[in-house]
Amino acid sequence: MTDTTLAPVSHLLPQVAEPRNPGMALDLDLVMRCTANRSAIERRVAALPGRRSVKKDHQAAWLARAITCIDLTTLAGDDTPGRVARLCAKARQPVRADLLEALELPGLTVGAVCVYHDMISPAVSSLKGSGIPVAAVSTGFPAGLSPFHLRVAEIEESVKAGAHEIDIVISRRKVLTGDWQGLYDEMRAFRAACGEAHVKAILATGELGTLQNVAKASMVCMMAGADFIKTSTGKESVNATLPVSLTMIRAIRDYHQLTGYRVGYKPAGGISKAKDALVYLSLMKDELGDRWLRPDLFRFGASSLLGDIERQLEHHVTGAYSAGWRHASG
Ligand SMILES: O=C[C@H](O)COP(=O)(O)O
Repeated sequence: MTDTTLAPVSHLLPQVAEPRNPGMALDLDLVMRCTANRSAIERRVAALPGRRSVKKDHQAAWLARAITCIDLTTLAGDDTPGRVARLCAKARQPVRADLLEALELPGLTVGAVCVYHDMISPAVSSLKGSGIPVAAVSTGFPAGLSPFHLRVAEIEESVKAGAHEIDIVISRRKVLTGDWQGLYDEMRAFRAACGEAHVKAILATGELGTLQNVAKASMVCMMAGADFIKTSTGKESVNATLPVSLTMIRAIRDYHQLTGYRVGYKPAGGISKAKDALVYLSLMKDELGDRWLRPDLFRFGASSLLGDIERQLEHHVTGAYSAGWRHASG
C-alpha cells in the first residue's frame, strides 16, 4: 500500500540548496554493469497504484505539488512573444485565483517556463519578479545534429540571454554505437558551457533502442555532471513512458548511492492528464522518497498537463467540471 501523505506545498523548498552534482571521472566498468531487466521493470510499472489510491484532500495536495513541478512548455515553430507572454501569465498564476484561495495555496506557481532560444528574452521580461526560472532547449534541439561548436555556442548564447536552465539533447548515435567516452566528453562540455545555469540532459529515450542503453546513457550523463536527466524532447514518436522512467529513476538512485549527489528527473512529452501525473509522483515517492518530489529535483516537461490539473482542482473545489478549453495554457 503506497503512503499517500505529502507535506504541504509551503514546505516545498529545502532549507539548504541541494549541492550541485559536480560529476566524476568516467567509470566505464560501472557503465558496462548498468543493466535493465525489461520484464521485471514492466511487472513493476504494471503494479503501480493509479490515482484511486490518492483520495480527496490528498489528491488536491498531490495535484498542487504536480503544478509546482511543471516546466510549462511551448516549443513550436510559430511561437510568438505574445504566446510566450500568455504562457508566462499562466505560469505565474497556474490556477484561477478563487480556486487557489479555496485550496489555501496563494502564490502557487509552476516550476519553470521552457522555450526555444529566440523566446528567452520575452519569457524573462514576462516573468520578471516572479522567481520563476526560464529554461531553454538547446544544442540543436530536437535532433542535436548541428556542428558541435555551434551546439556549445548556442548554450552560451542562451545563458547570456537570461536562461537559468538549459535542456540539452545528447547525440543518440553515441549511445547507439556504444561511444560512452564520446557521450561523456560531449556532456561534460555542455555542462561547462552552462556555467551557473543548471543543465538537463535529454536522452531522447524513444530513439535509444533498449532500456539497457537508457540505463547506461543516464549513468554517463550523470557522471559528466548533469543536474537533471530528462526522457524526451516531446518530438520523438515515443516520449516519456513508465518503463523508461523506472530505468532512469533507478540509475539516479544508483548514482546517489555511489556519489551522495542527488540528480533530478524530468519525464517529458505526451504527459497531459492529471491521473498520469499522479502515477509519476507516486513512482518518484516509492523509488526515491519525498526529497525527490520537489521542483529542484523533479519536473514534468509538459505543454498541456496544467489544463487538466486545473480542471481536476476545480472539480475538487466546486464539485463540477468545466470544459477543457477554459483551461488552455497558451
Ligand atoms: O519538454 C517538453 C515537451 O516538449 C513537452 O511535450 P508535450 O507538448 O507533449 O507536453
